[in-house]
This record gives sequence, C-alpha cells and structure tokens, in this order.
Amino acid sequence: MPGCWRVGLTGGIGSGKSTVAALLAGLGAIVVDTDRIARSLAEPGGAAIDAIRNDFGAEFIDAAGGMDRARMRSAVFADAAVRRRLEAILHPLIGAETDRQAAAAEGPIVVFDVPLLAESATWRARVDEVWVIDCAEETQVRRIVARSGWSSDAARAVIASQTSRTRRRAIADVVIDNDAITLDALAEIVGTLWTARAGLHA
Ligand SMILES: CC(C)(COP(=O)(O)OP(=O)(O)OC[C@H]1O[C@@H](n2cnc3c(N)ncnc32)[C@H](O)[C@@H]1O)[C@@H](O)C(=O)NCCC(=O)NCCS
Ligand SMILES: Nc1ncnc2c1ncn2[C@@H]1O[C@H](COP(=O)(O)OP(=O)(O)OP(=O)(O)O)[C@@H](O)[C@H]1O
Repeated sequence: MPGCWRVGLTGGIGSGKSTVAALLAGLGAIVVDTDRIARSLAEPGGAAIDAIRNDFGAEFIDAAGGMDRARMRSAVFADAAVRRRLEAILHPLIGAETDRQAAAAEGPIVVFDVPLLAESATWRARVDEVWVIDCAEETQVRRIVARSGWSSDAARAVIASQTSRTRRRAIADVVIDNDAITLDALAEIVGTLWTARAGLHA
C-alpha cells in the first residue's frame, strides 16, 4: 500500500456507501470495509466478544456466541453513553484491522468505506481525499426501512446519532448526490470519478 491513493468513502446510514463501494470494487478498487470489520470482530470467537461480555453482560451475547446485534442496536441508539461504551471497545480494534488490511492491499487505489469518517478526529488525515455520498434524510429513512425492515423511528434514531449532512459535506472533496437518481446513473457517476483517479494513479 505505500504510495497508493487512498479514498475515504463516507455518508449517513442508507446513503448508498456500500452500493458505491461495490461499484468501485467492480472497477478494480481494493475496498476496506470498516462495517464488515466491525461485524467480524463481534462474531462468535471475534476479538471483541470477551470485552463486550464483560462490559455489557452475557445477555448481549447470543446463543451462537456472537454479539446480539438487534439488542445492541436498540441499546446503542437509545443512549449515547452506551454507544460510546461500545465504540470504546470496537473502534481501536477496527482501526488495527483496517491498518492491517490496508498494509496488505496491493493496488494503486484503496477505498476505505468508513461510515463515521466525518465524526472521527483521526480519519481525515489517513486518506488523500474524501468522497461523501449524500441524500435527503427522508431518502435515507425510506431506503433503510425497505432494505432492513426497521421502523422509521429506528432509522431516525441512527441518523440522529450521526453527524449532520452539512458537517459531512464540509469535509468532502467530492460529493456524490445519490438522491432521486437511478442505480445506473449512480454507476455512471462513480465510473467517471474512477476513470479520472485510475488515469492519475496507475
Ligand atoms: C450498533 C450495531 C450493533 C448495530 O448493528 P447492525 O447490524 O444493526 O447495523 P450495522 O453494523 O450493519 O450498521 C449499519 C449502520 O449503522 C450506522 N452505525 C453503526 N455504528 C454506529 C455508531 N457507533 N454511530 C453511528 N452510526 C453507527 C452506520 O451507518 C452503519 O453503516 C453495530 O453497528 C455496531 O457494532 N456499531 C459499533 C461499531 C461502529 O461504530 N461501527 C460503525 C463504524 S465502523
Ligand atoms: N440511487 C439509488 N437508487 C435506488 N436504490 C438505491 C440507490 N442507492 C442506494 N440504494 C439502495 O438503498 C439501500 C441502502 O444503500 P447502501 O446499503 O449502499 O447504503 P449504506 O450507506 O451502505 O448503508 P449503511 O450505512 O446501512 O451501511 C440499498 O438497498 C441500496 O440498494
């Protein structure tokens, strides 16, 4: 990874980050997905499980030995102090695994999919440019409800825990407006951005 171009991809929940990351992977980018890393840490046998059990109690561990995600989601998005406790366990581990994957990445462009990049004090300095996927909150809610079957209140609670669209856009080098456009149109925008980077960082 030394010398590679690092793109930080971020956006609010349901904005379309994973969709854009998948398009970029299809175009040849190496993608480091911090949501996926967070999930693997909290799977049965994952590096965060003992700390989660010790801090939150055995009732937050499911029958298979992984974190009970639905229970944790309800707790975390109802109380910012609880969310910070979980983040204090997971974020250092996510950071270490992200560094490990990035160091192993072979390719001219690495894309970091980081939902909380704008909330982080350290992430901006770790990437060469930031792409923000942006859409109206109502669009986020509609997509989350359709994708995950959550209630709209549950979706709004997550949005409320995240930074505002304005603050997120303020750190963007590129804003991808993913509202009221088709997936084909999104793919075209991403393709154009990728072609420009691939030409510069071959
Ligand atoms: C809260 C948890 C248990 C909810 O799990 P669930 O399977 O329902 O959701 P999933 O992990 O797929 O996350 C969905 C989205 O929620 C949002 N989200 C997740 N964690 C947070 C957080 N700490 N603060 C704000 N938004 C968050 C992000 O937009 C993320 O893309 C889980 O997200 C978690 O363990 N979060 C703590 C780790 C973290 O901060 N991850 C996000 C950055 S890597
Ligand atoms: N332009 C679009 N048109 C139609 N559907 C879209 C569009 N962009 C994203 N979606 C859909 O919206 C949903 C949310 O998108 P995606 O999972 O990429 O968001 P995300 O930002 O990664 O969400 P999360 O923060 O939960 O990980 C998905 O079902 C996706 O297919």
